[in-house]
Amino acid sequence: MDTFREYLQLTKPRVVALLVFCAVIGMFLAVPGIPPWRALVFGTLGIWMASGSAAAFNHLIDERIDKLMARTARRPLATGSLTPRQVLVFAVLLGIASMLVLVLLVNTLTAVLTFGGLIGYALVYTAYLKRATPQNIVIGGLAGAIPPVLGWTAVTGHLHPFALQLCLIIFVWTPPHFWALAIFRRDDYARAQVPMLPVTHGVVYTRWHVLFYTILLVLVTLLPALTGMSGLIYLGGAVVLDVGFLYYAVRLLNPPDEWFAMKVFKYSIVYLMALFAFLLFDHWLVEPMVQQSLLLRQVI
Ligand code: HEM
Ligand SMILES: CC(C)=CCC/C(C)=C/CC/C(C)=C/COP(=O)(O)OP(=O)(O)O
Repeated sequence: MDTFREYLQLTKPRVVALLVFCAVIGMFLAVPGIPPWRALVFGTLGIWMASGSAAAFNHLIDERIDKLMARTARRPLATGSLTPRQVLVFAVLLGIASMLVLVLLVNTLTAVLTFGGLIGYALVYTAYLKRATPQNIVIGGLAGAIPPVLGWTAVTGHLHPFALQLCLIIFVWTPPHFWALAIFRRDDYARAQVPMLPVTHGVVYTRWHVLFYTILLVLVTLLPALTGMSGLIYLGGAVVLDVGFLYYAVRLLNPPDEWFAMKVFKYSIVYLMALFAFLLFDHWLVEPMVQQSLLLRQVI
């Protein structure tokens, strides 16, 4: 049982749960009503496994760093409860299984894009960017932002600008999400010599960056309403969540205590979950009304 829990931990289950949630919302937004069960079930499974595999590769590549940081020192590889060989085998098998599911039971486009996400996170971000530049999480954030696109293509088989809007939202959300945590954990990153922004450019500079990206995020979250993808229910929800994020980002410039950065980080997670839930409510509640009014207009 303990071994199961350790393998599960390799997949970063909570992070991946939110990634998969965003992918599933992408599936629902791609079509009216409920998406076809095959894409829904196997698309979700494939994306889940690929993200879990990417996370396991991250554990493998970051073994040295994880041992040095208080937040990650209890990970299975850092404590020695799993060996690098076990982690490698698990990551490779999970990755292969995910590709088989996506290629055979979903579609090739989704498989190719998901593979891009896996390589983007496991190799480009973890093995290279994370150690190379304080802009690591901005560029690497693209891998984490891709799930709604994967959900969309799993259902429709092609890319759509609406799906790219959702990707853009997560992409711009990632810097305030991560830098808030990195401010709190800067000593960890300094000890492990990882060039995160608060280590290389200081906390004050990072706080301003959090505010800058939060303002950008507010603008980007208006896009679904402006382009007609979503309606007023989404817009209302997004504005409330945006005001909350702006409050946190402004307050972070002059925080009441050092824990405040963690509050911003936690808010970022609730924010993304709720924003995507609003996209779905809006789609379900508003779309049938639009269909009805179109029907009515045809009748009249
Ligand atoms: C390059 C992009 C990203 C970076 C660098 C990043 C970084 C982090 C870090 C360092 C943590 C703390 C993990 C821990 O203490 O175990 C975390 C937590 C979390 N992240 Fe991210 N993240 C990124 C993208 C994302 C994305 C795209 C999502 C979801 C769509 C996400 C969702 C979460 C969640 C839900 C948690 C909380 C996990 C928990 O409570 O155990 N992150 N993130
Ligand atoms: C196929 C696909 C969509 C892949 C997505 C991959 C994925 C799991 C993205 C999550 C991003 C994340 C948790 C970054 C933190 O890594 P870190 O190394 O900076 O954090 P750590 O110190 O907690 O390990």
